[in-house]
Amino acid sequence: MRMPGTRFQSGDMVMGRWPGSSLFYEVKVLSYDAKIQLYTVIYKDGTELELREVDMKSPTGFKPSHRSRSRSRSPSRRRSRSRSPARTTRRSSSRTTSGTFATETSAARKEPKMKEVLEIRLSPVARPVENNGHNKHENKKNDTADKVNENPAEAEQEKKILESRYNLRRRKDDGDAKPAEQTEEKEAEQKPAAATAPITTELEFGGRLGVSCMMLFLPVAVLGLMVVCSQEDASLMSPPSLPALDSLLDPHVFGMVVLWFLFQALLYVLPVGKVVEGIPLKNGEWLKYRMNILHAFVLTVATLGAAVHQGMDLSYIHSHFLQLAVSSLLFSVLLSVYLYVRSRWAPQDQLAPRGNSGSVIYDFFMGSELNPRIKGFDLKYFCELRPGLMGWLVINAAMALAEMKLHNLDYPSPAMILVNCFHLFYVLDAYWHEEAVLGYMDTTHAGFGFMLVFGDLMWVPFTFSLQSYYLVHHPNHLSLPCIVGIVTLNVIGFCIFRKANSQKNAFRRNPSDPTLSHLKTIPTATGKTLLVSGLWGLVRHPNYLGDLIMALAWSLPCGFTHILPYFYVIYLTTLLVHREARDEAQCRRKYGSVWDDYCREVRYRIIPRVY
Ligand SMILES: NC(=O)C1=CN([C@@H]2O[C@H](COP(=O)(O)OP(=O)(O)OC[C@H]3O[C@@H](n4cnc5c(N)ncnc54)[C@H](OP(=O)(O)O)[C@@H]3O)[C@@H](O)[C@H]2O)C=CC1
Ligand SMILES: CC(C)=CCC[C@@H](C)[C@H]1CC=C2C3=C(CC[C@@]21C)[C@@]1(C)CC[C@H](O)C(C)(C)[C@@H]1CC3
Repeated sequence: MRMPGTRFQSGDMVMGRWPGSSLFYEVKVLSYDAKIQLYTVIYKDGTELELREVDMKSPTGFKPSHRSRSRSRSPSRRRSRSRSPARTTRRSSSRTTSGTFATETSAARKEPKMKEVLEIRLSPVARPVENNGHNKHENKKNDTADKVNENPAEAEQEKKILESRYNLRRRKDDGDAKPAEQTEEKEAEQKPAAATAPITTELEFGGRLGVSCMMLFLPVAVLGLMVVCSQEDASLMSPPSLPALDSLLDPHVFGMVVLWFLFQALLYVLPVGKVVEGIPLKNGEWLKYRMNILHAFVLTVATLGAAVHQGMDLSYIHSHFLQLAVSSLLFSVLLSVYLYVRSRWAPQDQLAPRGNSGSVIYDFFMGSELNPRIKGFDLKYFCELRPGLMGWLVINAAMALAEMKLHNLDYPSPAMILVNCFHLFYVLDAYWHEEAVLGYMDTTHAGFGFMLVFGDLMWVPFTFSLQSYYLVHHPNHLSLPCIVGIVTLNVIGFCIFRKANSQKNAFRRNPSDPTLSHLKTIPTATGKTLLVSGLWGLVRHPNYLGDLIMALAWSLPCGFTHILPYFYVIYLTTLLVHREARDEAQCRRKYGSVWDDYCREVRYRIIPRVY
């Protein structure tokens, strides 16, 4: 449509100043209001604003570079960026779409000394940065986000969705070199005061006393469960016969634990697999992660297979199970001490919001540093999926061998095969969706301290394998209908778990994903949208429901004689109920009253019609 008497016409692509800064972005003109003499424009990320003519320039004179983004800019310089359309939705008339008022920055009042050329950089949750042929999906996402919506009403809706997913990044025209006109004065003006991490005031897990008790109780509990599990009467009520304390710490076994960790670390740094970026950190940084866990898995299986072929006896793991657990505990403590000490020197903006209380014991437990790295080696990400989860599978395999040896079997029992297969399938699924872990709560929010280190390196391998350990000493006959029933239960649980996680991950990556267009959503003031139909309309955490159903299916092959094999179900229920409450509080803070509307719409938390 022509707009008489105006310099720019509806549909024109021009450069528009981002309010409060000297930054110009490519915008599309939507309309002009002659009364208030403002243009309505839309930025590429979907943000709609009103601009004065003086804040708009014709694109000639702006020369965008098409070189790919370099990541080596220092964080402080990255932080010095002005607010971007992706971060907030503001109008030049100081009106925000949510009706609040935006304050003008000092930069807004100064005349720009230079024109900065920017590109809108679309940054979904985890983005491959190496093009190795796996990026089709990625390209599709960018297409969607790049488009400027023709329909303002739709654009308004889409803007809300997109602004949470995509980030506006300044493109450097000359690598790391400062733009010629950029003066020291300007740099100083843009640099915010040094970021200080908020102090953690709300202490979880009963505060200092609670975490102290947990640190003492949890390792003892793991060892206690293992001891009971190996006894003929695996009842929690009967007093366990305790092993001699000095037999528990064996330097040879400790060496094996260290070797296992180093072997996995070596596989992690192998330059195979694509590199992706995680979700943006508070300081604007994007950490890179190498995705090569399936390669590591195959190489581990091949190495162990070769070692067994050469005469290595895997049932050593069964006969030294307690010593292995104690060595893993010692290793976890040493690693946690290292992590705590290094966190004292970590930059403030890299501290975890939940692990910065100032209390040594509390911060040691929760973890102070969010993403501790040694050069590019991400300790938290490495530990979450590799030594512990892979160790769990190796322990299971060792238990199957031990069972065959102990009971003179040619094959493991059906119950042992089921447990091994279920666990293997669960871990392989996690590995297949390796990238998704970058978006999970622990990766994005939790510091890396004793809780996660111990959880990853001792709790996971030694409690998750209790079912196979139990079966070595307590064979359980399974009839064919029982096997079919248990497998069916596991498949149902897995389908719910996988579908729910995949749906949420796909939706968070690209809210306009056509495969999810049939799902109902509720928009929130933050720009994010919540799914309210399909599995996510059934309960608020369908992924937890699926996980719990699977947990039950893993315990059933062990029969009903003792409660011990059900320990995993009990642990997971406790953990997920606590996690659900924590997530609920976080979402209520984040989404405000919309979260209450959402809870009215989706009434049950984890179990439909029950809880
Ligand atoms: N085996 C084990 O020991 C354990 C397994 N797990 C499993 O790990 C997986 C990840 O769990 P976890 O990280 O706790 O949590 P979720 O993957 O469930 O993530 C919760 C987040 O999802 C987003 N969300 C919530 N509701 C909706 C909705 N309706 N629509 C869209 N997004 C929504 C919110 O984040 P936002 O809105 O900010 O995107 C919320 O904070 C689960 O499958 C769990 O079962 C977890 C712990 C232990
Ligand atoms: C008692 C105690 C110290 C608990 C620590 C909690 C950790 C054991 C768990 C916290 C979140 C976890 C996840 C997995 C394993 C257990 C821990 C580390 C997970 C890697 C298992 C495989 C799944 O597919 C998963 C990737 C979804 C999952 C992520 C969360």
